[in-house]
Amino acid sequence: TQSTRPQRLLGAVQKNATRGHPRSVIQAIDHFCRNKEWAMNVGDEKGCILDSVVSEVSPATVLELGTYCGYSTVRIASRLPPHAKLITLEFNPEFAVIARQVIAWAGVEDKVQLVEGASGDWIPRMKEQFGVKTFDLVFLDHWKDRYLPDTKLMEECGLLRKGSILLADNVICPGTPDYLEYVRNSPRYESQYFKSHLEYTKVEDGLEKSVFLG
Ligand SMILES: O=C(NCCCCc1cc2cnccc2s1)c1cc(-c2ccc(F)cc2)cc(O)c1O
Ligand SMILES: [Mg+2]
Repeated sequence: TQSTRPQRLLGAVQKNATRGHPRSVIQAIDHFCRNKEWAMNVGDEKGCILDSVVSEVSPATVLELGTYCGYSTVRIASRLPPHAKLITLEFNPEFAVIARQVIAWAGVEDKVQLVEGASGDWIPRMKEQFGVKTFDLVFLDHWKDRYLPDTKLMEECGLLRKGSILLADNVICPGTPDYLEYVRNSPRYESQYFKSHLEYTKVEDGLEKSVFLG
């Protein structure tokens, strides 16, 4: 039977990356997506912006919405301080199966909890299910029409504290206009746009970094 793109991406990691070396896993995926098959990882250009935000925030608790094959999960987890925890939500079980193997190959599984299901169902259960108080950093990379409702849901559930950082992928392409309007105009956020390109292309895209002011 035909393999899927995530399966082929995993194969490229297992063939070309060294177990336990997150950087080689990232390089193998970027090489695969540039030279073989495009895939919706945050990519190397936006990935460097992600890296700098993670290093600057040095978060103890991270929520990632949208795991896909685990590319950004590995990028974030490999830069976390010791004892820090990353919870990543993935809706598609097939993507989750691949992501678990990519995360394990990179050797960062001890810092990562991959949860399968929809953000709207899981966000209200974060505190009781995972003992989370608040998130220091949230990386939004899931359904683009869920960025805004899920941000409001995280506010309502008390999952954001003064200084929590929201970092949103694809605010230009595919685009998240209602989310952008909200974080850029709400007095409760201080927002900043990092211009970049859609992964592995010359199309404009960017990340929006928003600090929750409480
Ligand atoms: O759709 C994108 N990402 C979301 C898919 C994940 C669905 C989930 C929903 C959900 C709900 N709850 C919990 C977890 C999750 S995971 C996406 C798409 C493009 C793109 C595609 C074609 C194109 F021509 C130009 C850009 C680029 C990107 O960087 C993307 O991130
Ligand atoms: Mg994305």
